[in-house]
Amino acid sequence: MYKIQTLNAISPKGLNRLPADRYIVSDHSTDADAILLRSFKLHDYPFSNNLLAVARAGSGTNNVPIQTLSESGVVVFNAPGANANAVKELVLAGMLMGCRNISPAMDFVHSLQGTDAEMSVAVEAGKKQFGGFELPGRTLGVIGLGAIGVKIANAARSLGMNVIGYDPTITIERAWQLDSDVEAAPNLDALLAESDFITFHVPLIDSTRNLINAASLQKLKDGVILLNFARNGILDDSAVLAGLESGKVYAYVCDFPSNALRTNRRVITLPHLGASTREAEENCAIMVVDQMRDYLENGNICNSVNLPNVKLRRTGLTRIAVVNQNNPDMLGKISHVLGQAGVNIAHMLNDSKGNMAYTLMDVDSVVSEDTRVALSAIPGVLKVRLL
Ligand SMILES: NC(=O)c1ccc[n+]([C@@H]2O[C@H](COP(=O)([O-])OP(=O)(O)OC[C@H]3O[C@@H](n4cnc5c(N)ncnc54)[C@H](O)[C@@H]3O)[C@@H](O)[C@H]2O)c1
Ligand SMILES: O=C(O)[C@H](O)COP(=O)(O)O
Repeated sequence: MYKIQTLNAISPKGLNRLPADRYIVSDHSTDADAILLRSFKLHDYPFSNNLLAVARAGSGTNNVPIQTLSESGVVVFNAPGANANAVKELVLAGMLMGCRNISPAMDFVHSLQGTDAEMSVAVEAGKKQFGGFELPGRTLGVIGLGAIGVKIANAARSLGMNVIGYDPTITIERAWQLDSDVEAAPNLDALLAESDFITFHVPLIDSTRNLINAASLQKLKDGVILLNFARNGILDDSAVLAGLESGKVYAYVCDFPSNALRTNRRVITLPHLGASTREAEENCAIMVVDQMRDYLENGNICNSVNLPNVKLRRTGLTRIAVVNQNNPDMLGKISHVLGQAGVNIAHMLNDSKGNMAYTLMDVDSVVSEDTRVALSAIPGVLKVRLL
């Protein structure tokens, strides 16, 4: 039986894909083979030695200690694109809420008192405070053209906006999906200087921390609307608040509240709702559960953030799965141990990602526990499984 620990609520649409005769799913297992989670902060978590996989039912993995897990040969999965439409829809709503002043206008209506007739007079007198502007002809800057950024860029084009994007590491797949009228910004500063709205869709990593700070704020157009549905920390909140104060920033729409943000009337802040739709929760759960299960049962890897994609059709009597450091002669050492044990490799795939590598072999014979232990003892080998 495989033991799966859930650290957040995972959609039953995903969990139901784990057959009860092979999987025990619990939220308090101490020796889990795999962990399923959403935004649970895993950095100080006491991992068991049994742990083989961590599956993040979502996109961002900044809550997962990838380096530490890699050092123990644990594969980390995520669900690329599975919640992208949900985020796209909320960003579009955020743009409209920002440019039509919907949040302060609703507050104004909530504050009204008196009869309907009196209210009608107050509405007509008060509405001029909330006059806004329209989207067509305005320029949207999209920083990060991944699963979410591309969907937003294309949707904004269909709403009549000019769109410029910035992503120095855009993949070929995403570039193909992008509306051909989306302009590529030559650099970040050019995007900052030309955009009426700027939306951020990058992971939180060292190079994306404080992309908007006191200095870069000065490069923005006056009256810009900023949208952060990526992560807290990508914009420096104190710089944004100063920009709101000076009028440089017209509105800030953000999925990551703080005390300073939630009390500012020009900030619309939501409780990290980007991926919280039934559809996104189901898509993410199904994607990561299927990936995790194929890894546990067959050793195949798809959509891992720390190991390469490796998928081998099963043949042979035994499958050997080896997670190892990406060092010279690892394959030579692995084949040597198998040769000494009289094991013939029928099919093999090997690939690497950064300093991690993975080798999947189908062999013609039963492999002994002694041979598995001998493989595990090779310096640089992190995990060996017989499947
Ligand atoms: N609010 C939410 O609920 C919610 C939901 C999903 C994702 N997110 C966040 O949004 C982020 C993006 O999600 P995604 O699914 O589009 O991820 P993704 O991996 O598909 O896309 C990220 C893109 O950012 C680009 N990038 C990286 N560094 C960059 C930089 N310095 N400048 C410009 N581009 C850069 C990458 O090349 C990639 O194309 C996630 O990492 C997560 O933090 C939030
Ligand atoms: O990175 C993500 O996928 C989002 O931030 C969603 O997080 P959640 O699964 O906790 O809603």
